[in-house]
Amino acid sequence: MRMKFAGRELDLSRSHVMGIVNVTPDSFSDGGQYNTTELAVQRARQMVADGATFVDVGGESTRPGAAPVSEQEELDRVSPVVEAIARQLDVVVSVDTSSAAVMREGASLGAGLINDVRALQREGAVEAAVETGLPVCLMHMKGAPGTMQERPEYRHVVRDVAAFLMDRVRVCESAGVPADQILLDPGFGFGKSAEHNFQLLAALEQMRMLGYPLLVGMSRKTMLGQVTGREVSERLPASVAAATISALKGVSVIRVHDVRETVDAVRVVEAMQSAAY
Ligand SMILES: Cn1c(SCC(=O)Nc2ccccc2)nc2c(=O)[nH]c(N)nc21
Repeated sequence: MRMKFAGRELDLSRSHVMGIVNVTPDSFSDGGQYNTTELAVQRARQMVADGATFVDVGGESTRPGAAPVSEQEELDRVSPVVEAIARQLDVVVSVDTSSAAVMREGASLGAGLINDVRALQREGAVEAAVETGLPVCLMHMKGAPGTMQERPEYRHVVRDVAAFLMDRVRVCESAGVPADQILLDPGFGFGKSAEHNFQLLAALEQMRMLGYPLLVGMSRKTMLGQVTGREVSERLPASVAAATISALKGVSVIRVHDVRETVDAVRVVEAMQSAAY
């Protein structure tokens, strides 16, 4: 199945890699805005060279305990970076935001995808997404970043996450988001225990059967640390394993820090899938 992202049409029946470009203050040495933008563009350039189809630009850290960021601060961080990457690189720029204003600004600066970890639940977000005409990724989060990891509980996590996502789909489609411009994401690590995360990973084909392409993000996350005992900087092998499983299960977009290694893993999966006789 194919989807158009700001003019770029992609075949979502294969797995694409999305590189992460954080523009939160703690993600760059304390340079000025120019350095930050320049560094972000260089990082994106390297990711494209390594095979990324998307780069995800986000100005709000969702780490537990992270300080909330004002809309203006988010705009100041994200806008110059989205503009510079969209202008200089042949890549789909995804804007990682829950803010209606940032969605609009990002779209006007060349973004090709809205990636909202709050599934357009903020005031005006659905309307803004409809007006941009861009594809939208709807992600599940239980609670809020500050408290979501304190004893998360579900009756049946796969069923509960699927029900939430399909409710958001209903709201978005009735507001005018075209059904063929929606991606769904179970939100690994957003209000889930390790057990919940791995139940969701095991059930990705079921999620796919909801009828929408999937986007997933497990790269270097705590769920991988919990099963390997590795620190964030030592989670590349586990991240590649998670990406490989995702590709095998038919995920369309895989959001990672380590593009080069993930692209290689996806190529191995695709070689096997196309060699079938
Ligand atoms: C913006 N965003 C994020 S940020 C959280 C993160 O990377 N934490 C993290 C990263 C590294 C180590 C520990 C935690 N995760 C997703 C996701 O899973 N799906 C979609 N669609 N968007 C996402």
